[in-house]
Amino acid sequence: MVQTRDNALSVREVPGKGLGVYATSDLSKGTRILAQKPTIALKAHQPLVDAWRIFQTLSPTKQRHFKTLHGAANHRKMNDLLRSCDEHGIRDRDEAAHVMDIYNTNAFETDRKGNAVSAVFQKTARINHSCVPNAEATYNKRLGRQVVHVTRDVKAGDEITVSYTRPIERTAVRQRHLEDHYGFSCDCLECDDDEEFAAEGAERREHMVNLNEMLEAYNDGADCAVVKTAEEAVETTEKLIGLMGEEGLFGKDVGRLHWDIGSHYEALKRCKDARKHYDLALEVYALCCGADHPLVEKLDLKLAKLR
Ligand SMILES: C[S@@+](CC[C@H](N)C(=O)[O-])C[C@H]1O[C@@H](n2cnc3c(N)ncnc32)[C@H](O)[C@@H]1O
Repeated sequence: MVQTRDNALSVREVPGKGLGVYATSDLSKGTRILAQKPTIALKAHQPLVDAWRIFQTLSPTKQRHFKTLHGAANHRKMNDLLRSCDEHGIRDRDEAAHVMDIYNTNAFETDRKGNAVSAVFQKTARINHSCVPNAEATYNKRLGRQVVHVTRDVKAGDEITVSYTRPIERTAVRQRHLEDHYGFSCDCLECDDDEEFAAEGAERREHMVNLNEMLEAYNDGADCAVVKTAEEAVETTEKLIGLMGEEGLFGKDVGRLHWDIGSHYEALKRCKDARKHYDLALEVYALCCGADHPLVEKLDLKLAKLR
């Protein structure tokens, strides 16, 4: 039995967003609010029509619940889904296309390398998007469940939100993805043109993307004019973490960045500094993914070797 505070959540209407999930009690940063097995999961090689095939094997109650979820396809996308049903010889094409649309709208990435690569989790599917979310969903392979943790303190009555896009992403790219894939234009504080915060945020995210690209190039061993040494990589990564903090972003990405700094210090044989950042990475992962996440164990082993 995986412990969660899902009793501290309620689902209700959010103006302009359909249904959403609210906290009914105060929740402190790091609280696990959901831990769910997938309703439908697809492997990398499986076509979307398999979501319909799997759907048909679900119990009538699960099918009914699944069909209450939101489908975001516009007319053109719905026609594409119907055409795909015809190509696969599916008779109940309207229902199948509806189920496939729901899958597309609500699926989360699970395990990049493992069995399933995406899946729909019935309760997370009600959580709306924010570009500055207060929760993060992660797949825990060992538990075979997706866990959701709050990534900052949440007050009773606050809406729980996750990010449907990569947080380190340009504002225009995030907005296009949300429009194209989920059919809505985001009007969170970060995207609202009338907000001064939004303009500052767009500039900061641009800066974050640039730093992240440089670091990716350095980590991949590619040529980068700015980040050429481990010291410069540390400095750039710390800058990126700082910008994330200014943006109110906290999550696995911050853990990954501390992990990277730890590796750079290890390369520089600065073990004490490496330990400090592996410790910070461990703390972030434990808060955002849970102490039972395999990455926490991996970091524990790394730290034990450095001691
Ligand atoms: C995964 S569902 C989330 C739950 C959904 N609101 C419902 O009623 O079931 C995704 C859909 O929720 C809506 N949505 C999510 N976040 C939103 C936001 N920030 N602003 C407006 N609509 C949003 C969009 O219609 C989107 O296609």
